[in-house]
Amino acid sequence: MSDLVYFVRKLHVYVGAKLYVSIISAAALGFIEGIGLYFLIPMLNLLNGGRNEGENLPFLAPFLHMLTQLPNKAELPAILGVFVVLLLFQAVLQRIQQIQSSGISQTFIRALRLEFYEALLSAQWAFFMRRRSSDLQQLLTTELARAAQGALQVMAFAASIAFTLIQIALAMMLSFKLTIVIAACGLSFALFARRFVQDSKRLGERMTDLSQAYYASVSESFNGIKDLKSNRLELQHLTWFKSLNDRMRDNANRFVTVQSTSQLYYKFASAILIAAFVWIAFEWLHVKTGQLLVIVVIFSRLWPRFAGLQNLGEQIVSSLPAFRNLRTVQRETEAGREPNLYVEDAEEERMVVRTSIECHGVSFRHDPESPVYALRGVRVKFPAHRMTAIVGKSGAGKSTLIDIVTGLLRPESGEVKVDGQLLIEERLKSYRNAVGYVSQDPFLFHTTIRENLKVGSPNATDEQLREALSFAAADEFVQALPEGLDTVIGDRGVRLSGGERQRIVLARAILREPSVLVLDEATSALDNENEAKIQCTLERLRGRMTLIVIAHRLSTIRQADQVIVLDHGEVVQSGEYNQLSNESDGIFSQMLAYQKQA
Ligand SMILES: Nc1ncnc2c1ncn2[C@@H]1O[C@H](COP(=O)(O)OP(=O)(O)OP(=O)(O)O)[C@@H](O)[C@H]1O
Repeated sequence: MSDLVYFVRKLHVYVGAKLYVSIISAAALGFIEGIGLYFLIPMLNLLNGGRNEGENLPFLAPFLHMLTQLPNKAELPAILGVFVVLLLFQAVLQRIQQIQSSGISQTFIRALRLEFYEALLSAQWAFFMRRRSSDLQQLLTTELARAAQGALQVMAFAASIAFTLIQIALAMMLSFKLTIVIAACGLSFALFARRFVQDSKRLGERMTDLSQAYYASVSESFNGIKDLKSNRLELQHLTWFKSLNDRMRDNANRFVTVQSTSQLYYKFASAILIAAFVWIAFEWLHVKTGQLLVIVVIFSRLWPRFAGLQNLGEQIVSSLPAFRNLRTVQRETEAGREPNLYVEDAEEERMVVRTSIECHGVSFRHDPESPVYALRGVRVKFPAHRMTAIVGKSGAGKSTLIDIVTGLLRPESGEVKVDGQLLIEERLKSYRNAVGYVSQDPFLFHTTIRENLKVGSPNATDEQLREALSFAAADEFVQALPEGLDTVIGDRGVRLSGGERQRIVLARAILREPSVLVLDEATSALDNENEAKIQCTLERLRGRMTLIVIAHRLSTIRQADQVIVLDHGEVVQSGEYNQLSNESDGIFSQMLAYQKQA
């Protein structure tokens, strides 16, 4: 419930005064509708030949007095005229309110999207390592829309209560006792119907689980579509997808069934109660036809209000899981935030590493509950403007060490120093701006090569783009493309080979001129000729920036100034390439021997 209150507060913050104007206009609508109801009474009396009913009612008495001044023939047109004006006014107000509600809803959902997207982008890397990316996509689309809708429904609920209270007050002026009896019936019925609210909550929980599974299934199948197709797994996946969709359909149907059943009960009750009221009033109390009409009118106005409140209540509780999920993620992102995203002067905020980056006794576990350390007591020094290679078997901790050194992860114990100064929060932003990173599976946008290169350097000239491409040994193949720099490279760069993608991303990183450039298996997809070119590039870059390279292919790191060998999260060897290759009982020479055999 506190999560729901949080979102309703947000609604107040983001929408402000407009929200209250909307609630007040909803209440005003209820008032006008109620007044319109009053005018039915003199109209019906007049048609019946009488004219005294309703003289005690507020709003109506002065009007009835005016009517007595008119000639007989003008009475009905006057009543009808007022009735029509009221209905037209009500229709216009309704239209304004509809437009206003839509505006409120769009303002609110936009603000929530921005708030959550920014919170996610500001979250630390460790957060993303724990979370399924499809769950985050689902959160930003389905869950966020459900929560926004739910918060608006809470406001609609409040407006509807105000509306209903006004209708009750107006109905009481027509018949106090009758209105009390109807309101008591409505309350007892709401108590009976609370089990539908509980069912809605349960189905809402299930809706969240199924929708998460749906997003995961879609995202995993398209991310791995090549593997899926190559291994002929389409049918298996389709069968699972069908069963998931069956469950989603059944759940949605069940929700509609719950809602329509509760509404059906309200309608049954309405038919039975109205018949009972008329029977009792006519047979036992011998009330007049005009009053019977009042009973019918009051009942037909009030009862749907109760049914509407029930419906809104069911919808609100079904969106409670969405509120909870969003808040959980928000709390997690707040617990560990990256330094402020907004950089006023990017150049000023970028650190230059002048002497070294050092790790002192760094330990780290991906799961703090587990006894397994990804890094244990790591002590290494990365001299500035030199090339350091990190090698080790799969799972040795190379990527984790890179994540610590680039500031993406914080050590569990031990410390990282840059130019002799601790890498504390205040320095993290400018340090992170100084790091360029090229991964094994580089990320490219579905746009032109030019746009992809300019992502981190929007003001780069064509000359600079070409120079960076040349550095990354990518100039020849880009020139050979039909539209050169303006070639669109497809979703995640699928129209390029793995090696071409790696070189474009390397060029993009070089273009930013980072002070520290990390290549994480970034040349794994290159052939020997292009790998030799990249080695030349690294030679040239080495004097300009600090290079850290992870490579399984040891030939890539032959010219490294220093090689660090990791095993089970610990540094087991370090030194120059030739020195390590001569340590015959070391892991490094074992790795070299395996690669020579291969
Ligand atoms: N997100 C994670 N959650 C839990 N454990 C993880 C996570 N990422 C890595 N690990 C574990 O941490 C250890 C080190 O992993 P890391 O990815 O750093 O190794 P690596 O040397 O880079 O391996 P590779 O060469 O295969 O990429 C491994 O035992 C791995 O299983």
